[in-house]
Amino acid sequence: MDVRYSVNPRDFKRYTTEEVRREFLIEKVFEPDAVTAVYSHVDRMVTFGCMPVSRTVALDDGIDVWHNFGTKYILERREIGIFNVGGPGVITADGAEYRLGYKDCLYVTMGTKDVTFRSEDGSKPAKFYMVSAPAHKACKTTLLTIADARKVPCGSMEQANDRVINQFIHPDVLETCQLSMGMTSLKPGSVWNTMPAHTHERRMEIYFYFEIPDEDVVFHMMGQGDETRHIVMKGEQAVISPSWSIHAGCGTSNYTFIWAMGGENKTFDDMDDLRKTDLK
Ligand SMILES: O=C(O)C(=O)C[C@H](O)C(=O)CO
Ligand SMILES: [Zn+2]
Repeated sequence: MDVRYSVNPRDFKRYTTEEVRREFLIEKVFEPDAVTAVYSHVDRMVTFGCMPVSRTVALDDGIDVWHNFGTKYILERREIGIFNVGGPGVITADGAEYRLGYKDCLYVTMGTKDVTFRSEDGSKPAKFYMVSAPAHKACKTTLLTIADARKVPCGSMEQANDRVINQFIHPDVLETCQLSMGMTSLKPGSVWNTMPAHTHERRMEIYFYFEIPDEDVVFHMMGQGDETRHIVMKGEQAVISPSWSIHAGCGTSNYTFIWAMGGENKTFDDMDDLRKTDLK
């Protein structure tokens, strides 16, 4: 498993482009008929990807669970949020079946032993993007369709950041231990996300960008507000933001991204906002 250790903001100032990408960028989330996994020591959040094509794939496929998690099964002490960003697919959680269309989400509780993934049609494979956080109690495994998400419009066309924040795994929608997840969609012509930028010292955050046209990219901004860097990202790539880092982006087209947070609290709005004119 790809393991990423914590980085402190003082050392980060001296990182080259290659080092920034090696520590924070998750370049390949989907491999056919396989599970990819990146274990971040920042709040112990784990990012998984699974694109089943010709067979049913288990969450622990190719993973030495005891070695990496010290438990008998992955969700023994963890919860997980799963989004489908591909064709229609089916997830089973301890025998119960959930059908996920494009942009639907399944929250799976701690204590679930067997999780499997399959596509309804291998020629249009489902793509399951997942983030897992440590958990301390069982909550309710719940399917949340895009229609169930709480919609928060924000930004404006004049500022090129007209977008809708879809809150799926969010304290106002669903009880979890520490995981929050949602999806932000930018309207055509809008390219900026999360500007004015913020940090939240109490939680880390992971962004997964998709619906970026093949010839386009997103410049993802990170670092402390007075010492920023960028990572040029393509579609279906993810990026880890430690709590000290801003997380904002500007694309060469509009796009969509899934955000996931975990840490000390779940208060979505307790951001430490930064003035745009204070960024360096
Ligand atoms: O577009 C945005 O703004 C976001 O989606 C912000 C994220 O939800 C976030 O950073 C929450 O802390
Ligand atoms: Zn944030």
